[in-house]
Amino acid sequence: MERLLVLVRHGQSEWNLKNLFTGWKDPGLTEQGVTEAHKAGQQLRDLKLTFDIAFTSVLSRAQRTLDIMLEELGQTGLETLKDQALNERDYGDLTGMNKDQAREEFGEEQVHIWRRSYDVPPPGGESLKMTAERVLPYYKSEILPRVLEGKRTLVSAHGNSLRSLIMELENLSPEEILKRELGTGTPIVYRIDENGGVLSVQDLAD
Ligand SMILES: O=C(O)[C@@H](CO)OP(=O)(O)O
Repeated sequence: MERLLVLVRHGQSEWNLKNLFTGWKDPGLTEQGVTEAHKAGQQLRDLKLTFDIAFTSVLSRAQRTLDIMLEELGQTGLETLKDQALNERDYGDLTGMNKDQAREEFGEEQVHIWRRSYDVPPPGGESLKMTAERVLPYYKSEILPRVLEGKRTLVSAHGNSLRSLIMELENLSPEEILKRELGTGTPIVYRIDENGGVLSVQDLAD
């Protein structure tokens, strides 16, 4: 039985372009983001992949990316579960702040710690560890059971919600996941074994 799980980070958003901390804010995709979403869908189509179910967050950049990919796949209207458990990590007080300005105000090192440490949350926000503590229970209760029963599954979500999931899937240490940057609109294709372990991973970044 095929057990397929594809993860995609949303295409470039208006706030990615403006270099702002985004978190739970809900900017739309840029034109480039729309193009990236079409390309992601085309890449999946070229691999002849189709899906039985999709998951996304409650944020429009991930939902729109999913809709565009489904259009490319000829699968609009696919059963889709939307849940805030898959939202981007909450950036707390940094939300809406320019990342370069934050570096000037708080220093390069502090901003790097807030962005890429495993368990230091930004003020009022979530660390990657806290993000994992909501993403992984949702993955285990809603997503993985479907994958294990053979439903080909597409997940459209966010840089940090997906990093917390990839850390678990690929068994990465906090140090390893911190170095892992996910490109916007880049599908990662996993084949999963009967116990939920990863048989193979294919990153479609070019
Ligand atoms: O701003 C954000 O919400 C995220 C993802 O774009 O940024 P970072 O790469 O700093 O975690």
